[in-house]
Amino acid sequence: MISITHLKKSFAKQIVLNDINLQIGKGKIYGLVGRSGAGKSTLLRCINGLESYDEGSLTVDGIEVSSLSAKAAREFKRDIGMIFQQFSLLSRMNVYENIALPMKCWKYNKAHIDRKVKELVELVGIPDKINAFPAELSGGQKQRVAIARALSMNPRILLCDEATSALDPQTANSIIALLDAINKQLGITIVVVTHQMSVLRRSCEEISILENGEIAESGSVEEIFLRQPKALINLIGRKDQILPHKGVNIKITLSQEVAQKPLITEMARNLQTDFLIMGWEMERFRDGMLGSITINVTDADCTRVTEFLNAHQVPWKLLLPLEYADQALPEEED
Ligand SMILES: Nc1ncnc2c1ncn2[C@@H]1O[C@H](COP(=O)(O)OP(=O)(O)OP(=O)(O)O)[C@@H](O)[C@H]1O
Repeated sequence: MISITHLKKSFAKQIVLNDINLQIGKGKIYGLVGRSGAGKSTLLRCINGLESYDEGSLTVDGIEVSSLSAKAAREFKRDIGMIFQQFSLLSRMNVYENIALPMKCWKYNKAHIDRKVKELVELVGIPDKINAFPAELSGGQKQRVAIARALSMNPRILLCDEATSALDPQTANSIIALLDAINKQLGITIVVVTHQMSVLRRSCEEISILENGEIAESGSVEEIFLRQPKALINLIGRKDQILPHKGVNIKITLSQEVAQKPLITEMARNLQTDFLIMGWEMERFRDGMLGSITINVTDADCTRVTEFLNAHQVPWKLLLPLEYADQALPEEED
């Protein structure tokens, strides 16, 4: 378990992490998102002891990272693997040698290294590339080598700093699937820094959104993507919707569970009402979908529709046409 309370970090006079509080449970996949310069990488480096912090507490399995002696800090870092956007492989070494490198540095014997490297190339799915050099590998294959190298010391935690950002979407998905499998098979806690929302939706259970060195939002991925707080909108932007001035526009939130049911057609049948579908925004989430649908109903039907949604415990809100969008309406709480 990683526990961070009131953490503060400055570079010269610039505060880059301010009063950070978060808990990352053992065996979880946790996402950190935010704009460039928000402090994500600095926070990752604090977790593995590469960066010091000025105030507050950061413990990993109950051990305060800043209190470690030089020797203990070295052993602590060995237990935390890290992968990066640019893979950081040594170009003059082949795949075998790159993966073996940390074990060589820690003076493991040859038989152990040989067994471990062969096991790891199987795990990451590149046994046929064991003698290849980085220049002979695709981006996805290079990241697989980097993952294998990060796992070579059997870490408890794997930190991923924009690990899929340099890859095309399909390759990125295969790397996310690999990280998922590693998390499940080996029980390793994974902390993912990314700006790719698809990575968060596919792999993370919980996320924090950082803004200017502070945590603007924390919570379950599903809850945050459905609620769409300001901090998320600041990151992904809000799509302008063209809505009619006549009738009432209702945005209906579809959680993963609700999205699997024929709720909208059931509503139309039960209420014997017609409506216009003005927008449909569904996103992939884990094995399913989530998102929202915006419908336009007549003024007369509005109460019946909202009562139906309330009875089914489905969140909704009224939307104004764009030119009135700044006027008061039941808006999000934040
Ligand atoms: N070693 C350093 N010395 C001085 N300032 C630093 C150092 N490392 C980071 N910073 C500053 O700290 C702030 C946060 O940087 P950080 O790399 O943690 O952000 P980030 O959210 O990971 O950004 P990106 O997504 O662009 O990687 C930035 O303003 C950066 O310039």
